[in-house]
Amino acid sequence: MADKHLAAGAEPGRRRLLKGLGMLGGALAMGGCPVAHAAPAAQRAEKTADDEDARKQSVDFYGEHQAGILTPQQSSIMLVAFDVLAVNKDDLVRLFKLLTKRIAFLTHGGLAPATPNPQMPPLDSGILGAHIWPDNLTITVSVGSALFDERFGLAAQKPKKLQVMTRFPNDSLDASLCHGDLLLQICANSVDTVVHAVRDIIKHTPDLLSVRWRRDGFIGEHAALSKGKVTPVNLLGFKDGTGNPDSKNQPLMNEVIWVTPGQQEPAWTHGGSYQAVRIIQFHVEFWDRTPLREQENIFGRDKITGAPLGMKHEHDVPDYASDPEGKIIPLDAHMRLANPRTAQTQDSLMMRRGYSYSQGITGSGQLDMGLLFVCYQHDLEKGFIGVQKRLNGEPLEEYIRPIGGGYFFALPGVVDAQHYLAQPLLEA
Ligand SMILES: C=CC1=C(C)c2cc3[nH]c(cc4nc(cc5[nH]c(cc1n2)c(C)c5CCC(=O)O)C(CCC(=O)O)=C4C)c(C)c3C=C
Ligand SMILES: [Fe+2]
Repeated sequence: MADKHLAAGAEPGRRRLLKGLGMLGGALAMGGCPVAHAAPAAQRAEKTADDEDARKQSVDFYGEHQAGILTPQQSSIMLVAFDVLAVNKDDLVRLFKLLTKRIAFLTHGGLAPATPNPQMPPLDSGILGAHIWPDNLTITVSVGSALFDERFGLAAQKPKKLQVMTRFPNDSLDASLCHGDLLLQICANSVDTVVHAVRDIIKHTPDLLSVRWRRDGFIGEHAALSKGKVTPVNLLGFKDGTGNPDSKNQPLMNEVIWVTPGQQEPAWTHGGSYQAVRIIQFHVEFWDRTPLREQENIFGRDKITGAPLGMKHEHDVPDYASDPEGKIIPLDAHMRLANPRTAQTQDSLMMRRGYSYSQGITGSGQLDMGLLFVCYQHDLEKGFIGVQKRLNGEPLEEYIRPIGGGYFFALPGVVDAQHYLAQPLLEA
């Protein structure tokens, strides 16, 4: 998916990033704390102009693949899983046509519809004002294996590797946070755009969708503004996403992210991708009392630079063959288990799109925060499931508790306005 307003959109982001760094440098040089100083009026005005530019950025909805999979991560996410209330295939077609229409409008933007009759509910929630700006919104639609049960006669069209997520040894899955017929991954530059989008969709589908579970997440502004150049830092304080395959390398994406005709899959799946979602709680109080050296050994990377242990730069490539006993990067380090970088594990590559979440306290009085782990791959078993099996028993497990999520199939893209989401599935 191309960022339509990349030229207009990238510039303010970079300007703001550089300005931010400049302000930080200046404040540090003065020996002060940058956040303690109020921004002068001119800077505040420039920030407002930048925010307005950011609101106008958009990501094309139409294309061979859905947006939100390879799109650089926006700052906010909402994952919403639904049970589908449609009672037959005609209803299901109506649902996907409606979703297509709403997503096409919301991601492109336009005037909020006026309400013709004040005796009726407003047509729009109004939370974005009179003009709905796209704000880099992407809404990625995925379906769960339950959609292929007897209700709609789609069993023969089920993606071959799609299955119900089952428990791994360290999981404490909460049934109320798992699975779903349909999942929306809603991402945008700001939370209000995400909230507006989900309310719009729910308002338009009262007889078709019922919310099953939902989680909100975020990444740091610094990473979000960089359009993928700066790796987000997770709530354990480590850069998370460094090892992702290069999203600009199309042959590689066709090999490891998109389902392609070479696979033994129903034809309608081509251009889609398997999606694994995990809600993973962190024991941050315990983590924050763990020595730095131990934290770094757990991941295999330097906490500040993100470089593999023993190396200098974040994107340096670890050479496991020259460290067969794990003296530099432990054999059970998270990144080494996740990607041993052998010829045999090349097809277990995945595109991770993780977001932090933070929401009050748990029942036992701990800070309730963690990771919304989302990844995409061309083969769920070789990708997420195979990698998670290698990670089972890793030292990181002491600090985490997977509590929810599910497996889904991200639909192929909608090529133009004459088509709708899931059309090749529903008309197969
Ligand atoms: C099954 C897949 C994975 C799960 C679940 C997972 C959980 C998880 N990861 C981190 C933090 C980091 N992960 C990193 C690398 C990494 N993780 C996976 C897969 C899963 N992670 C992969 C495939 C990789 C890439 C390995 C590589 O190619 O070298 C890293 C290192 C930096 C990076 O590459 O992103 C961190 C940090 C947490 C906190 C977490 C769940 C709690
Ligand atoms: Fe990881």
